Amino acid sequence: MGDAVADAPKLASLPIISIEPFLHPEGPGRLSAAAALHAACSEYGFFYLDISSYVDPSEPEELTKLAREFFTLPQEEKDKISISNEDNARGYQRLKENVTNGKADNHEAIDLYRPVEQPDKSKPLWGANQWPAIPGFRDRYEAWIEKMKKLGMIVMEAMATGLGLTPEEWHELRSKVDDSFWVMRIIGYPPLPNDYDGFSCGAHRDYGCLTFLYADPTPGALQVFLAQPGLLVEKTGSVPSEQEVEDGGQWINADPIRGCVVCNIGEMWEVWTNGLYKSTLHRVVHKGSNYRVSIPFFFEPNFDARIEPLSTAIQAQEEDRALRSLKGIRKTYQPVVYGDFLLRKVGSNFDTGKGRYDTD
Ligand SMILES: O=C(O)CCC(=O)C(=O)O
Ligand SMILES: [Fe+2]
Repeated sequence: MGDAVADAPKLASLPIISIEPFLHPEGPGRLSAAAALHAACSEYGFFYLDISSYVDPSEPEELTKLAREFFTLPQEEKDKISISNEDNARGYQRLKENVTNGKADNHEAIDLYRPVEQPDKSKPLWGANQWPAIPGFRDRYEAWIEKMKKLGMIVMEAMATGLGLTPEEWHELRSKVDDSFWVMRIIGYPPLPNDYDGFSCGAHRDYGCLTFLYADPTPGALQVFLAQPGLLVEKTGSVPSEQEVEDGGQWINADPIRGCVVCNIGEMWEVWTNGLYKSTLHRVVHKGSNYRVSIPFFFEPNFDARIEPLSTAIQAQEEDRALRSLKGIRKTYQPVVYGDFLLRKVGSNFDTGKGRYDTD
């Protein structure tokens, strides 16, 4: 298997996987779709998920209309739900308030997190969500959140099948995500000025479990970094290592496809699979002339879930040393408690105004 993967040329575009076979118990085509999912997760860490049989494509289009309504309000109106009213994480952040790799991102956003029972805005991430006062906004977005949470569970189960987990292992994995500490961002991107020293959103890896990104049809904005297969990939930095670039890694566009969300793997899946599934670098460079809107939903583990490599993944790697070296896996990943990991990631936000994706 190792050689076949090494020899396979990288596609210049991401694979497309339909959610359809996973919507009905024992639906036909389930096993082959799960195998395709497994290949996409281990080869790219990114794929298009066709959800047209799950949700009407007009539904997220409505969401971007509402988002545009909000982003075109005067600055003082938007500031009424500023993150500074709350825990510095939940609410609206102005253009350039988010910083990645030390550079201000050319976007503004509303960030929402799973509500907590006793909000306390003095505790990081523990405040209350803030919603725009636009009629229908909250209802429509809450309906989307419910659908994305269910979708998260469906994709998790499909991935468990693709990985060949036992029913007991799936049961255990399920208990780590059944009360997801989800995050949703509603992001507005004005065009990037030509001389701007930064990005619309700088290069980063998503840190949780699964991201479902709905974006308006703007082409050429989201870019995904594909390293050459077989390369020992450095996982620490948020920009491609010199080695990755020298060895022929490339940024490819992940342009939106109607009826699909772009789905990618977060770092927690990398831990579960001990590096077999990759949390792939991506960035946004929006140079077009329009105002772009995207709505990533981050399906994350439960706040207190302990995440550690799954024994099926470790066993497969022990049996297949070639696979291990092909994937550049040189270590056994350490267990992490998701909430601790998340607080470390966003912690710098509170002290220094750094963004979600700063790694230092
Ligand atoms: O807007 C996009 O296309 C991607 C945004 C993103 O990568 C993120 O918020 O993590
Ligand atoms: Fe991202």
